[in-house]
Amino acid sequence: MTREEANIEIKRLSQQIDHYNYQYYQESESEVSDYEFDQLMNRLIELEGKYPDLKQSDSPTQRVGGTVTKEFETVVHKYRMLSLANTYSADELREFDQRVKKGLGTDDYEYFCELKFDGVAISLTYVNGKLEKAVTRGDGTRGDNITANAKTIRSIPLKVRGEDYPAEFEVRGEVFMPSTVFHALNEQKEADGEEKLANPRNTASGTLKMQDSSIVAARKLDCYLYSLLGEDNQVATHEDAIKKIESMGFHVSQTYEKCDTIEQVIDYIQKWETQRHDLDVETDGIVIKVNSLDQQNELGFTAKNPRWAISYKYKAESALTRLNDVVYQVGRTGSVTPVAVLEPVLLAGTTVKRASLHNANEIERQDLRVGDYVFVEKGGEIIPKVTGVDLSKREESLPKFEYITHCPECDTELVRVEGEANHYCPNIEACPPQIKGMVGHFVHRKAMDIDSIGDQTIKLLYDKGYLKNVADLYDLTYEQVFNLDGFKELSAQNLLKGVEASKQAPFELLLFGLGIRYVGKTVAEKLALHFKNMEALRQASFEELVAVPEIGDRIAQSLLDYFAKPENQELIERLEKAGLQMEVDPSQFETSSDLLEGKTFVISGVFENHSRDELKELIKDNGGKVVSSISAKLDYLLAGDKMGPAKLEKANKLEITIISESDFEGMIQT
Ligand SMILES: NC(=O)c1ccc[n+]([C@@H]2O[C@H](COP(=O)([O-])OP(=O)(O)OC[C@H]3O[C@@H](n4cnc5c(N)ncnc54)[C@H](O)[C@@H]3O)[C@@H](O)[C@H]2O)c1
Ligand SMILES: [Zn+2]
Repeated sequence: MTREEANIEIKRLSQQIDHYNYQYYQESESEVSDYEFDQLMNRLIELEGKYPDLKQSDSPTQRVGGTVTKEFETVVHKYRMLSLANTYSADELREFDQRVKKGLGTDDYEYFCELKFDGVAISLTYVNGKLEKAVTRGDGTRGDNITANAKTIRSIPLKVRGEDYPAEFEVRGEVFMPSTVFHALNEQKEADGEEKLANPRNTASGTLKMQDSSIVAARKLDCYLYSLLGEDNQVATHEDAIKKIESMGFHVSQTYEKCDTIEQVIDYIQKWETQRHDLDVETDGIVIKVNSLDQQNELGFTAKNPRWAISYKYKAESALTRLNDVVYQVGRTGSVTPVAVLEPVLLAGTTVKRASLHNANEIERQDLRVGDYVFVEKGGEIIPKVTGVDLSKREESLPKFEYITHCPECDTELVRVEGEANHYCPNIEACPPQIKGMVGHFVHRKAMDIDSIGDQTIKLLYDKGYLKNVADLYDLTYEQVFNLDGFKELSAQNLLKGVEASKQAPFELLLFGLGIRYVGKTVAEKLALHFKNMEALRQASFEELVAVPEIGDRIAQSLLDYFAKPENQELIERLEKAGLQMEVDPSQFETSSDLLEGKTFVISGVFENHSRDELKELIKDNGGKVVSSISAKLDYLLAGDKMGPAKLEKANKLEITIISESDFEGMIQT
C-alpha cells in the first residue's frame, strides 16, 4: 500500500465511522453490527499506527463517539466520560495485562471484572445526598442534561439511603431496558401494527432522549451503577466503591468478581459467555478494571480510554452460507417482510435454514443477490439475521435483486408509506393472511377474548369460506361449526357460547379488536373514554381527534381513513345489529368529580406520571379550570421539573400555593 492509498483509506474509514457513530449515538440506530464497526475502527487504528503523520487531529480513534444535542441543556462533565479500549481475543487481554504490569512496575495488582451492560452511559451527581443532575456521556467532555427523564427510573434514588455519604459525589452507570420489558413492548407494537424496535440498547437510548418524561416513565427503564467519583469518597479500591454505591441504595449488578490474575479473568469470561443470556439485561462483554484506585491513577488515560481498564467483547456467532431464495411473509396488518431461505448451516448449535432480512432498504444497502454467500449471525435475538455479503464469493452473472411489487398472497400492488421501511399490501378486505390475522386479533385474549377460537379454527373457518371479516363470526351456525374437522357437539356449542359472550365485551375492547392501524389498547381506551360511543368517534374530525391527549396526527389520519371506507361502515353496522357494545359503560365516568370546583391552575414544567395534556384533562374532569398566566387570583401552580425560574419567582412573590404532581394526585383522590 502506498502512502497515497493509505491516506485515501484513512479518510474513507473516518467518514464511515463518523456516519455510524452519528446513527448510533444520535439516531439510536445500528446500521452495522458492533463487530463490523469495531473491525473498521481497528483497521483505522492500524493504518494510523503505520502512518502517524496522516492521523487527523479529530480522527474517530481520538474521540468518544457521541455528541450533545440541541434539545437538552448542555452540561460540562466534571470528570470526562471516556470510552473503553476493546478486544475480542484472549491474547490481546494478555497483552493488556503486560502493559499494566509494565506501567505499574510490579505484579502486585488485582482485577475487578464486571459484565458490560449494553445500554446508555449516564452520570448522576448527588449533592447533600440528593440527585442534582443526570447527564449523558455526550462527546465525553459535555453531555445532555436529562435529569427529568432519569428521575422516572425507579432504581435511581432521588435521595440516597443512610447518612454515610460524601457531601458531593458522582456515580456512573448504564441505563438499560430489561429484556422482558423490551419483548413485551415489541409484542404490543406488533399487536398495534407498528414497526418493531430493533434491540433494547437502541430503545433505551431513544427513550432517554424523549422530550416527554411521562413516556419515559412508562417505558420501565432500569439502571446499574458501576463507578463512584469525587474528592471525599474514602474508598481505596473499585471493589470498596461498588460496595459503597450499593449501601447508598443504588442498583448494582451481582455479577462482579475480583480476580488475581489475567487467567482468572479469562475463566470469568468463559463462565459468562453463555450464562449471561439468562440475565434480564443485554450484555455484550466483560469490563476488566484494575482494582486499586491509586494504581488506576498511576496508569492514567489515553485521549480516549483509561489505561487501567479494557473491555472484552463476545463475538456474536456467525456463519457463512448460500442465499438460496427470498420469500415474503404478509402479516396481520399487511406489512410485508422478506425472509432469507438459506442453504442449511450450523450456527450456535442449531441448524439454520431461514433468517430475517429486515426490509427492502437493507437488502439494497447490502446489495444482496440470490446466490450470494451471506453472513448469518445469532445475537441476543432468537431469529438469526443476515448481516452481510461475502463479495469475494459472488459469481459474476448474479442478477441484481428485485424486490416484489405485488402481494404474494393476493397479488395486489404493494404500497410503501413514506418514512417507513416496510411495504404494505393495501388489500385489507380480501388478502387471506390479513383476514385471518384480523380475526385472530379480534378474538385475542387482550381484545374480545373469545378463547374458544384459536388460529387453527380460524384457518378452518376461513378455508370453508365462512369468515371474510369479524362480523361473520356472529353469523356462524351450529351446523357450520359442527361439521368442521375435529369438532363435536360440545366443542361446537362451546365455540358459539364464546362468540355470544363476546357481545358483552366493553366498547374499548371492541374498538381495539377492530385492528385499526395504530389504535392499540391504550389508544382505544383513550378514544372510548373521550368520545363515549362509536357514532361520536366515527363523526369526529381530524381536529377533534388530535385534540384528545396522546392522539397524534398519525392515529387521527388512520381513524379517518378507516371510517371513510364503506366496507368498514357496513362492518360496524353488522356488529351493532349483532348486539355488540357500541358505547362505554356509564359507570366508567365516575372518575370525574367536582373536587376542584372553582379552582384555577397553571401547569408548568415536565412531569413524571402524566403529560401536561393529561393533567389538563384531569383538572377539567374534576371541575377545575386551567389558565395560562400567573396572577394574584390564581389558586395553584402545578409545578414539574424544568419549570422556568421567572414563573417560580412570580408565584412566590404573589404567594401562590405551589403543588407537585403527587400533591395534585392526592387532591383528586376520592
Ligand atoms: N453498530 C454501530 O453502528 C456502532 C456505532 C458506534 C459504536 N458502536 C459500538 O459501541 C462501541 C463503542 O461505544 P462506547 O464508547 O459507547 O462503548 P465502549 O464499548 O467503548 O465502552 C464504554 C462504555 O461501556 C459501558 N459500560 C457497560 N458496562 C460497564 C461497566 N461494568 N463498567 C464500565 N463501563 C461499562 C459504559 O456505557 C461506557 O461508556 C463500539 O466498540 C461498537 O461496538 C456500534
Ligand atoms: Zn395481499
